[in-house]
Amino acid sequence: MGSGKSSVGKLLSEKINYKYGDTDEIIENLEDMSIKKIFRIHGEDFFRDLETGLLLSIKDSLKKTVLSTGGGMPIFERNRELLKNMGHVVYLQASKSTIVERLSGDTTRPLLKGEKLEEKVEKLLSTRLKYYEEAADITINTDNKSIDDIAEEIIEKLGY
Ligand SMILES: Nc1ncnc2c1ncn2[C@@H]1O[C@H](COP(=O)(O)OP(=O)(O)OP(=O)(O)O)[C@@H](O)[C@H]1O
Ligand SMILES: O=C(O)C1=C[C@@H](O)[C@@H](O)[C@H](O)C1
Ligand SMILES: [Mg+2]
Repeated sequence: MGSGKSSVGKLLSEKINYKYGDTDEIIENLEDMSIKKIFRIHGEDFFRDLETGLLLSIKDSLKKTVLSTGGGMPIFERNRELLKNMGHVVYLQASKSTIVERLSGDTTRPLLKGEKLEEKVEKLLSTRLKYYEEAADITINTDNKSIDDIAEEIIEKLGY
């Protein structure tokens, strides 16, 4: 969360002339509700089912597209499997302090709401790291790098 998937993904798609999609944004449009409201009204499990349902519905038709996922997408094996079959998976890695810096003051991420942002980020990172690594074809550290530099690094590493 906050590693830059949406920001970098959008710029990358422009640079390589691919279409762009963001699973959080698509879900918000389909449900006509913000992620925050989906979590509040229907709960996290409902949102996770929407994420998997979305991957299943687009997996066979996605061509030349950069798809930014939600930060929790790879924590489920079913989603990792789907993502791996859809294309290259890039893990944008960021340290706790970078994430805290980028997301302090943000009110749109329900899993980080309230106090003790650092502790919440720490816990998410430590429990999720293995899934992110498992899902990834390549990993790029984003600390102290510009969005443009990160997009260029992906292009270089994946040879687009
Ligand atoms: N490399 C970067 N340098 C500085 N700021 C950044 C960088 N990448 C992202 N940001 C900023 O951090 C915030 C979070 O970025 P973004 O929304 O792209 O993250 P995300 O990975 O898509 O998060 P989520 O998992 O919640 O969808 C934004 O305000 C964005 O401008
Ligand atoms: O890391 C997560 O679990 C999340 C990240 C966001 O992209 C959203 O998908 C939502 O806020 C949950
Ligand atoms: Mg995003």
